[in-house]
Amino acid sequence: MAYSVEQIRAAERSVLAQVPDGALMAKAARAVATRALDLLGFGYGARAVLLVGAGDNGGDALYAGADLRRRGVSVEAVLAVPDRVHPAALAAFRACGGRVVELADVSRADVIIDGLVGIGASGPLRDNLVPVVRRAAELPAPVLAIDVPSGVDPDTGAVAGEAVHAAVTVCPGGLKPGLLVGEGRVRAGRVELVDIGLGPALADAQPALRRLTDRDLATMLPRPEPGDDKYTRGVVGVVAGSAEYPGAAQLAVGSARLGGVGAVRYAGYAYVEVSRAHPDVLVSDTVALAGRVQAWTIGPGLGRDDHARASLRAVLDSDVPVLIDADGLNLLAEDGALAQLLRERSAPSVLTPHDREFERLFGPIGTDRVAAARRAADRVGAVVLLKGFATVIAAPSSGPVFVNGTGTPELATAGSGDVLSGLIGSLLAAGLEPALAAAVGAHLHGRAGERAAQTGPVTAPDLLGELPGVIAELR
Ligand SMILES: NC(=O)C1=CN([C@@H]2O[C@H](COP(=O)(O)OP(=O)(O)OC[C@H]3O[C@@H](n4cnc5c(N)ncnc54)[C@H](O)[C@@H]3O)[C@@H](O)[C@H]2O)[C@@H](O)CC1
Ligand SMILES: [K+]
Repeated sequence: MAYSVEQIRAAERSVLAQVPDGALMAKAARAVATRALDLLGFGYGARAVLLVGAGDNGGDALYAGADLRRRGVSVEAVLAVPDRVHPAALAAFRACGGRVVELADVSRADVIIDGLVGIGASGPLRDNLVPVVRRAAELPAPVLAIDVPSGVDPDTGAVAGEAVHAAVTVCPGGLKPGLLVGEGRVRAGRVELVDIGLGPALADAQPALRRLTDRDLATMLPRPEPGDDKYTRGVVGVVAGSAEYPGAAQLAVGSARLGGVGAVRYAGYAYVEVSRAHPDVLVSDTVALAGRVQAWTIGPGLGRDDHARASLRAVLDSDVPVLIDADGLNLLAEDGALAQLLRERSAPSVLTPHDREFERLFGPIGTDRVAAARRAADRVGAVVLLKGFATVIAAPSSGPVFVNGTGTPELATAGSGDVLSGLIGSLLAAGLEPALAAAVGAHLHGRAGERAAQTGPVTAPDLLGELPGVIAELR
């Protein structure tokens, strides 16, 4: 769960009113110091350098520095805004033997603690802090960021100028969306949440972002009950592939077989190839002849000819959930009548665009991927899954927004998206609520990619090979 800066501030206000002055900061600083010692692996003889900004983020750094001093670490502080420093924290730091140095005098560090700006940040990192961030990047030491890597927008993850690249981000109170999405996810490194007692104050807030865990999936993944037959488990229909791209059909059908349904129906031109690759799949060449399904996946490798258009019209006309990917999305972008059909559907729809497909349909994404996905979802009344290093899934009408936490850059490979769309279609047919089906599918897909990457470069068929193991492990 991640909470907006506004929500965190509100929670802090209500807790601050009930605890002694400085108690929250002391907890945050202690956690930072402990984590810094873990990174150092030793205390005596090690050197930590603090980058100290003008606000409480800098205060956290100075108190953490004082803590580290007490544990034998030599600590130097660079005051980035010398005339504005948390006074009590600076006094505590100095009292423990901490030294204030000029940026130019920093020559060695075993760990760098970034306390330049936290949730008080607004806009791109200001010019006065840029040299400090650049110098830190030149030093070979790992950076521990407090709350957010300075330069990353805490709410959106956008980086508009210079920003810290952290190995670890220690986040007191609650995760901020900017650590989980966009460039912020890359800059934050490993994110560690520290409990400073805000939990009860956040309990009633609707999280700005949700991220599923392996544990969540254990209870969500469909599994057959003793009384089930292949139809009661759900049947998914897949419309994918073409004479040019039969492989996309094989991949989407391949993953659709693994998402918890009892049967897969295929409708399209690649039925010979699909039947040969997956003998259990019921094949036909048109949607009309396919038979009853509980959800459709349409689009991968489909092409944009009249047959593709007619297929999309037919599934949009159905009263079951529909997942639309790839050429299905391109058809929506170029054919206003199909787009109109999508908006008028009463059954749920899920769109799974990558950036270019998204922009063709909805215009520029901008720097706030969550807001972009949310706007798009509202516009078409569908769940929108925006692919990326951290895939975002937004439900329409102020429903939940998920961000995916699994995966590897190796997943940027041909056919990877076909596997994802078949899988989510299958989860929809098995009865998962649409946004959840998309989030669960993305999570599984990412885990399959991680496993495949352990043994070398990843191809889409590898993902099909890994999915059963991933699902077995999570169930
Ligand atoms: N409020 C609380 O209860 C707690 C706050 N804590 C810490 O306090 C931080 C928030 O402290 P503050 O509200 O003082 O804010 P920050 O310390 O995050 O930043 C405020 C300062 O940064 C400057 N600033 C803003 N945007 C900037 C930009 N783009 N470039 C350069 N400088 C910029 C502001 O002028 C101001 O001087 C949290 O991130 C966390 O680290 C923790 O100690 C836990 C408890
Ligand atoms: K910071």
